[in-house]
Amino acid sequence: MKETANRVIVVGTRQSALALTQTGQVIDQLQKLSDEHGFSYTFEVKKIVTKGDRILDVTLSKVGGKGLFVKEIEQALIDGDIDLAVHSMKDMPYELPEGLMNGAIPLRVDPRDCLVMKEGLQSIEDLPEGARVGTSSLRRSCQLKHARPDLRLESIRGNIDSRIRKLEAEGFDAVVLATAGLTRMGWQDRISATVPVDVCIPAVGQGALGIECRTDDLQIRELLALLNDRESELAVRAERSFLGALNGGCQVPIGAYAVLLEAEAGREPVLELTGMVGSPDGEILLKEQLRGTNPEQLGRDVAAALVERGADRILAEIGG
Ligand SMILES: NCc1[nH]cc(CCC(=O)O)c1CC(=O)O
Repeated sequence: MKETANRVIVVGTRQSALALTQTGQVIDQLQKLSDEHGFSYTFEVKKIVTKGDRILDVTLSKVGGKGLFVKEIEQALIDGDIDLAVHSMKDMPYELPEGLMNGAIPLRVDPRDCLVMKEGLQSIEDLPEGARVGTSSLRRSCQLKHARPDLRLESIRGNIDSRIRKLEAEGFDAVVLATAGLTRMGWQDRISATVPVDVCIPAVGQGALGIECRTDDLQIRELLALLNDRESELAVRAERSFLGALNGGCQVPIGAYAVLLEAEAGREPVLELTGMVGSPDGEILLKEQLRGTNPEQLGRDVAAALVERGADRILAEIGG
Protein backbone atom coordinates (compact mmCIF):
# COMPACT_ATOMS: atom_id res chain seq x y z
CA MET A 1 0.00 0.00 0.00
CA LYS A 2 1.13 3.52 -0.79
CA GLU A 3 1.12 5.79 2.19
CA THR A 4 -1.07 8.44 0.58
CA ALA A 5 -4.13 9.27 2.58
CA ASN A 6 -7.57 9.34 1.08
CA ARG A 7 -7.99 12.81 -0.28
CA VAL A 8 -10.84 14.67 -1.89
CA ILE A 9 -9.23 16.96 -4.45
CA VAL A 10 -11.30 20.07 -5.09
CA VAL A 11 -11.04 21.33 -8.66
CA GLY A 12 -11.96 24.93 -9.42
CA THR A 13 -13.37 25.98 -12.76
CA ARG A 14 -15.33 28.70 -14.50
CA GLN A 15 -18.88 27.70 -15.22
CA SER A 16 -19.01 28.17 -18.99
CA ALA A 17 -19.94 25.05 -20.94
CA LEU A 18 -16.39 24.82 -22.27
CA ALA A 19 -14.75 25.25 -18.86
CA LEU A 20 -16.99 22.61 -17.29
CA THR A 21 -16.41 20.19 -20.16
CA GLN A 22 -12.64 20.48 -20.16
CA THR A 23 -12.51 20.29 -16.37
CA GLY A 24 -14.55 17.08 -16.51
CA GLN A 25 -12.17 15.66 -19.11
CA VAL A 26 -9.13 16.49 -16.99
CA ILE A 27 -10.72 14.96 -13.89
CA ASP A 28 -11.42 11.74 -15.82
CA GLN A 29 -7.76 11.57 -16.83
CA LEU A 30 -6.52 12.36 -13.32
CA GLN A 31 -8.84 9.80 -11.75
CA LYS A 32 -7.48 7.15 -14.10
CA LEU A 33 -3.85 8.09 -13.37
CA SER A 34 -4.57 8.20 -9.66
CA ASP A 35 -6.10 4.71 -9.70
CA GLU A 36 -3.28 3.31 -11.86
CA HIS A 37 -0.67 4.61 -9.44
CA GLY A 38 -2.40 3.37 -6.31
CA PHE A 39 -3.42 6.78 -4.95
CA SER A 40 -6.79 6.98 -3.25
CA TYR A 41 -7.94 10.31 -4.56
CA THR A 42 -11.41 11.41 -5.49
CA PHE A 43 -12.38 14.65 -7.20
CA GLU A 44 -14.96 17.31 -6.65
CA VAL A 45 -15.80 20.32 -8.86
CA LYS A 46 -16.22 23.82 -7.51
CA LYS A 47 -17.61 26.49 -9.86
CA ILE A 48 -16.23 29.98 -9.57
CA VAL A 49 -17.57 33.14 -11.24
CA THR A 50 -14.78 35.38 -12.56
CA LYS A 51 -14.76 39.05 -13.46
CA GLY A 52 -14.44 38.04 -17.11
CA ASP A 53 -17.70 36.09 -16.85
CA ARG A 54 -19.51 39.00 -15.21
CA ILE A 55 -18.57 41.44 -17.96
CA LEU A 56 -18.94 39.15 -20.97
CA ASP A 57 -21.33 41.65 -22.55
CA VAL A 58 -18.77 44.43 -22.58
CA THR A 59 -15.99 44.45 -25.13
CA LEU A 60 -13.14 42.98 -23.13
CA SER A 61 -10.52 44.79 -25.17
CA LYS A 62 -12.04 48.04 -23.86
CA VAL A 63 -12.08 46.90 -20.27
CA GLY A 64 -8.56 45.55 -20.54
CA GLY A 65 -6.75 43.86 -17.72
CA LYS A 66 -4.89 40.60 -17.82
CA GLY A 67 -6.15 37.40 -16.32
CA LEU A 68 -9.80 38.42 -16.21
CA PHE A 69 -10.85 34.78 -16.23
CA VAL A 70 -8.41 33.51 -13.63
CA LYS A 71 -7.96 35.98 -10.74
CA GLU A 72 -10.80 34.73 -8.51
CA ILE A 73 -9.80 31.14 -9.23
CA GLU A 74 -6.21 31.84 -8.22
CA GLN A 75 -7.41 33.46 -5.01
CA ALA A 76 -9.42 30.32 -4.20
CA LEU A 77 -6.24 28.27 -4.73
CA ILE A 78 -4.22 30.54 -2.45
CA ASP A 79 -6.98 30.43 0.19
CA GLY A 80 -7.07 26.62 0.03
CA ASP A 81 -10.73 26.53 -1.08
CA ILE A 82 -9.66 24.53 -4.13
CA ASP A 83 -6.61 22.32 -4.80
CA LEU A 84 -6.17 22.69 -8.52
CA ALA A 85 -7.62 24.71 -11.34
CA VAL A 86 -8.09 23.87 -15.00
CA HIS A 87 -7.55 26.84 -17.31
CA SER A 88 -7.43 27.33 -21.05
CA MET A 89 -3.75 28.09 -21.38
CA LYS A 90 -4.42 31.11 -23.53
CA ASP A 91 -6.46 32.74 -20.77
CA MET A 92 -3.59 32.43 -18.29
CA PRO A 93 -1.53 35.56 -17.75
CA TYR A 94 2.22 35.25 -18.13
CA GLU A 95 2.99 35.71 -14.47
CA LEU A 96 1.45 33.49 -11.82
CA PRO A 97 0.99 34.78 -8.27
CA GLU A 98 3.55 33.91 -5.62
CA GLY A 99 2.94 30.40 -4.30
CA LEU A 100 1.17 29.09 -7.41
CA MET A 101 2.57 27.17 -10.34
CA ASN A 102 1.54 25.46 -13.51
CA GLY A 103 1.62 21.79 -12.50
CA ALA A 104 0.82 20.26 -15.87
CA ILE A 105 0.26 21.01 -19.51
CA PRO A 106 -1.66 18.01 -20.88
CA LEU A 107 -1.41 16.93 -24.52
CA ARG A 108 -2.32 19.90 -26.66
CA VAL A 109 -5.04 19.65 -29.30
CA ASP A 110 -5.29 21.56 -32.60
CA PRO A 111 -4.14 25.14 -31.88
CA ARG A 112 -5.58 26.69 -35.07
CA ASP A 113 -8.47 29.08 -35.41
CA CYS A 114 -11.50 28.05 -37.41
CA LEU A 115 -14.47 29.64 -39.11
CA VAL A 116 -18.03 28.71 -38.34
CA MET A 117 -19.90 29.99 -41.38
CA LYS A 118 -23.30 30.48 -42.88
CA GLU A 119 -24.72 27.46 -44.64
CA GLY A 120 -22.98 26.69 -47.93
CA LEU A 121 -19.67 28.43 -47.21
CA GLN A 122 -16.66 26.12 -46.89
CA SER A 123 -13.48 28.19 -46.90
CA ILE A 124 -12.26 31.70 -46.30
CA GLU A 125 -12.21 32.18 -50.10
CA ASP A 126 -15.97 31.45 -50.16
CA LEU A 127 -16.67 34.53 -48.06
CA PRO A 128 -18.29 37.14 -50.33
CA GLU A 129 -16.74 40.59 -50.83
CA GLY A 130 -17.39 42.67 -47.70
CA ALA A 131 -18.61 39.71 -45.65
CA ARG A 132 -19.34 40.31 -41.95
CA VAL A 133 -17.07 38.28 -39.72
CA GLY A 134 -17.56 38.20 -35.94
CA THR A 135 -14.63 38.21 -33.54
CA SER A 136 -13.57 40.38 -30.64
CA SER A 137 -9.98 39.20 -30.82
CA LEU A 138 -7.61 41.87 -32.14
CA ARG A 139 -5.20 39.12 -33.13
CA ARG A 140 -7.82 37.47 -35.34
CA SER A 141 -9.08 40.78 -36.79
CA CYS A 142 -5.56 41.90 -37.63
CA GLN A 143 -4.62 38.75 -39.50
CA LEU A 144 -7.93 38.20 -41.29
CA LYS A 145 -8.05 41.87 -42.38
CA HIS A 146 -4.49 41.49 -43.60
CA ALA A 147 -5.41 38.44 -45.69
CA ARG A 148 -8.76 39.85 -46.84
CA PRO A 149 -8.92 43.67 -46.53
CA ASP A 150 -12.51 43.67 -47.82
CA LEU A 151 -13.88 41.75 -44.81
CA ARG A 152 -15.88 43.63 -42.17
CA LEU A 153 -14.62 42.45 -38.81
CA GLU A 154 -17.17 43.12 -36.08
CA SER A 155 -17.04 42.58 -32.37
CA ILE A 156 -18.93 39.58 -30.97
CA ARG A 157 -18.88 38.65 -27.30
CA GLY A 158 -19.91 35.69 -25.25
CA ASN A 159 -18.97 32.08 -24.69
CA ILE A 160 -18.54 29.87 -27.73
CA ASP A 161 -22.14 28.61 -27.57
CA SER A 162 -23.57 32.12 -27.62
CA ARG A 163 -21.19 33.21 -30.36
CA ILE A 164 -22.40 30.38 -32.58
CA ARG A 165 -26.01 31.42 -31.86
CA LYS A 166 -25.17 35.01 -32.78
CA LEU A 167 -23.89 33.87 -36.18
CA GLU A 168 -27.51 33.42 -37.24
CA ALA A 169 -29.26 35.75 -34.83
CA GLU A 170 -27.08 38.70 -35.81
CA GLY A 171 -26.59 37.84 -39.46
CA PHE A 172 -22.84 37.26 -39.58
CA ASP A 173 -21.35 35.41 -42.55
CA ALA A 174 -18.81 33.80 -40.23
CA VAL A 175 -17.53 33.80 -36.69
CA VAL A 176 -13.94 32.95 -35.77
CA LEU A 177 -13.36 30.49 -32.93
CA ALA A 178 -10.65 28.20 -31.63
CA THR A 179 -10.81 24.71 -33.15
CA ALA A 180 -9.85 23.34 -29.73
CA GLY A 181 -12.91 24.71 -27.95
CA LEU A 182 -15.28 23.27 -30.52
CA THR A 183 -13.66 19.85 -30.61
CA ARG A 184 -13.57 19.61 -26.81
CA MET A 185 -17.31 20.34 -26.82
CA GLY A 186 -17.87 17.68 -29.50
CA TRP A 187 -19.10 20.35 -31.90
CA GLN A 188 -16.46 19.79 -34.59
CA ASP A 189 -19.18 19.33 -37.23
CA ARG A 190 -19.93 23.06 -36.89
CA ILE A 191 -16.45 23.91 -38.21
CA SER A 192 -16.75 25.13 -41.80
CA ALA A 193 -13.04 25.77 -42.35
CA THR A 194 -9.80 25.61 -40.41
CA VAL A 195 -7.70 28.75 -40.78
CA PRO A 196 -4.13 27.78 -41.71
CA VAL A 197 -1.35 29.09 -39.42
CA ASP A 198 0.20 31.06 -42.28
CA VAL A 199 -3.03 33.10 -42.44
CA CYS A 200 -3.66 33.32 -38.70
CA ILE A 201 -1.00 32.64 -36.07
CA PRO A 202 -2.92 31.26 -33.06
CA ALA A 203 -2.98 32.86 -29.63
CA VAL A 204 -0.19 31.92 -27.26
CA GLY A 205 -1.14 28.59 -25.69
CA GLN A 206 -4.26 28.11 -27.78
CA GLY A 207 -5.39 24.48 -27.77
CA ALA A 208 -3.52 23.73 -24.55
CA LEU A 209 -4.74 23.55 -20.98
CA GLY A 210 -2.83 24.63 -17.91
CA ILE A 211 -3.41 22.97 -14.56
CA GLU A 212 -2.55 25.37 -11.77
CA CYS A 213 -1.76 24.30 -8.22
CA ARG A 214 -0.02 25.48 -5.05
CA THR A 215 3.76 25.20 -5.23
CA ASP A 216 3.91 23.63 -1.76
CA ASP A 217 1.28 20.94 -2.45
CA LEU A 218 3.63 18.09 -3.32
CA GLN A 219 0.87 15.46 -3.48
CA ILE A 220 -0.93 17.38 -6.20
CA ARG A 221 2.32 18.14 -8.01
CA GLU A 222 3.22 14.45 -8.10
CA LEU A 223 -0.18 13.62 -9.56
CA LEU A 224 -0.10 16.46 -12.11
CA ALA A 225 3.37 15.49 -13.30
CA LEU A 226 1.80 12.25 -14.58
CA LEU A 227 -0.57 14.25 -16.78
CA ASN A 228 2.08 16.54 -18.22
CA ASP A 229 2.92 16.18 -21.91
CA ARG A 230 6.56 17.11 -22.41
CA GLU A 231 6.27 18.22 -26.06
CA SER A 232 3.18 20.34 -25.43
CA GLU A 233 4.95 21.84 -22.42
CA LEU A 234 8.05 22.84 -24.41
CA ALA A 235 5.98 24.44 -27.19
CA VAL A 236 3.79 26.36 -24.77
CA ARG A 237 6.81 27.51 -22.72
CA ALA A 238 8.39 28.99 -25.85
CA GLU A 239 5.16 30.79 -26.79
CA ARG A 240 4.67 32.13 -23.27
CA SER A 241 8.23 33.32 -23.03
CA PHE A 242 7.58 35.30 -26.23
CA LEU A 243 4.42 36.76 -24.68
CA GLY A 244 6.25 37.63 -21.48
CA ALA A 245 9.08 39.33 -23.37
CA LEU A 246 6.56 41.54 -25.18
CA ASN A 247 4.52 42.01 -22.01
CA GLY A 248 1.37 41.18 -23.96
CA GLY A 249 -2.13 40.54 -22.71
CA CYS A 250 -5.22 39.47 -24.63
CA GLN A 251 -5.97 43.04 -25.70
CA VAL A 252 -3.15 43.36 -28.23
CA PRO A 253 -2.71 41.62 -31.59
CA ILE A 254 -0.02 39.14 -30.57
CA GLY A 255 0.19 35.51 -31.62
CA ALA A 256 2.77 32.76 -31.41
CA TYR A 257 2.98 29.20 -32.53
CA ALA A 258 5.70 26.69 -31.64
CA VAL A 259 6.21 23.22 -33.06
CA LEU A 260 8.74 20.55 -32.20
CA LEU A 261 10.76 19.44 -35.16
CA GLU A 262 11.68 15.78 -35.53
CA ALA A 263 14.47 15.21 -33.00
CA GLU A 264 17.57 13.44 -34.29
CA ALA A 265 18.52 10.37 -32.25
CA GLY A 266 20.28 11.34 -29.05
CA ARG A 267 19.84 15.07 -29.67
CA GLU A 268 17.79 17.67 -27.86
CA PRO A 269 14.48 18.40 -29.55
CA VAL A 270 14.47 21.55 -31.68
CA LEU A 271 11.60 24.00 -31.44
CA GLU A 272 10.46 26.28 -34.23
CA LEU A 273 8.64 29.37 -33.00
CA THR A 274 6.73 31.86 -35.12
CA GLY A 275 5.68 35.08 -33.44
CA MET A 276 3.47 37.86 -34.78
CA VAL A 277 2.58 41.39 -33.77
CA GLY A 278 0.28 43.65 -35.75
CA SER A 279 -2.07 46.57 -35.80
CA PRO A 280 -5.79 45.93 -35.23
CA ASP A 281 -6.68 47.13 -38.77
CA GLY A 282 -4.31 44.58 -40.29
CA GLU A 283 -2.20 47.18 -42.07
CA ILE A 284 0.85 46.22 -40.07
CA LEU A 285 1.62 42.54 -39.63
CA LEU A 286 5.09 41.52 -38.52
CA LYS A 287 6.20 37.90 -38.21
CA GLU A 288 9.45 36.27 -37.21
CA GLN A 289 10.39 32.61 -37.12
CA LEU A 290 13.42 31.11 -35.37
CA ARG A 291 14.60 27.70 -34.17
CA GLY A 292 16.21 26.77 -30.88
CA THR A 293 16.47 24.14 -28.16
CA ASN A 294 15.83 26.36 -25.12
CA PRO A 295 12.15 27.38 -25.07
CA GLU A 296 12.57 30.48 -22.89
CA GLN A 297 15.56 31.75 -24.88
CA LEU A 298 13.75 31.10 -28.17
CA GLY A 299 10.72 33.10 -27.02
CA ARG A 300 12.91 36.03 -26.04
CA ASP A 301 14.86 35.83 -29.32
CA VAL A 302 11.73 35.93 -31.48
CA ALA A 303 10.39 38.84 -29.40
CA ALA A 304 13.71 40.70 -29.77
CA ALA A 305 13.67 40.17 -33.54
CA LEU A 306 10.19 41.71 -33.70
CA VAL A 307 11.14 44.59 -31.40
CA GLU A 308 14.00 45.34 -33.76
CA ARG A 309 11.38 45.82 -36.46
CA GLY A 310 9.25 48.13 -34.32
CA ALA A 311 6.94 45.75 -32.45
CA ASP A 312 7.25 47.63 -29.17
CA ARG A 313 6.18 50.86 -30.87
CA ILE A 314 3.12 49.16 -32.38
CA LEU A 315 2.14 47.70 -29.04
CA ALA A 316 2.66 51.01 -27.22
CA GLU A 317 0.48 52.82 -29.75
CA ILE A 318 -2.50 50.57 -29.16
CA GLY A 319 -2.09 50.79 -25.44
CA GLY A 320 -0.80 47.28 -24.78
N1 LIG B 1 -10.94 33.44 -25.15
C1 LIG B 1 -11.86 32.42 -24.73
C2 LIG B 1 -11.35 31.06 -24.99
N2 LIG B 1 -10.40 30.51 -24.22
C3 LIG B 1 -10.07 29.29 -24.74
C4 LIG B 1 -10.84 29.07 -25.86
C5 LIG B 1 -10.78 27.91 -26.75
C6 LIG B 1 -10.01 26.72 -26.34
C7 LIG B 1 -8.52 26.82 -26.32
O1 LIG B 1 -7.89 27.63 -27.04
O2 LIG B 1 -7.93 26.04 -25.58
C8 LIG B 1 -11.69 30.17 -26.02
C9 LIG B 1 -12.72 30.36 -27.04
C10 LIG B 1 -12.23 30.79 -28.40
O3 LIG B 1 -11.27 31.55 -28.51
O4 LIG B 1 -12.84 30.40 -29.39
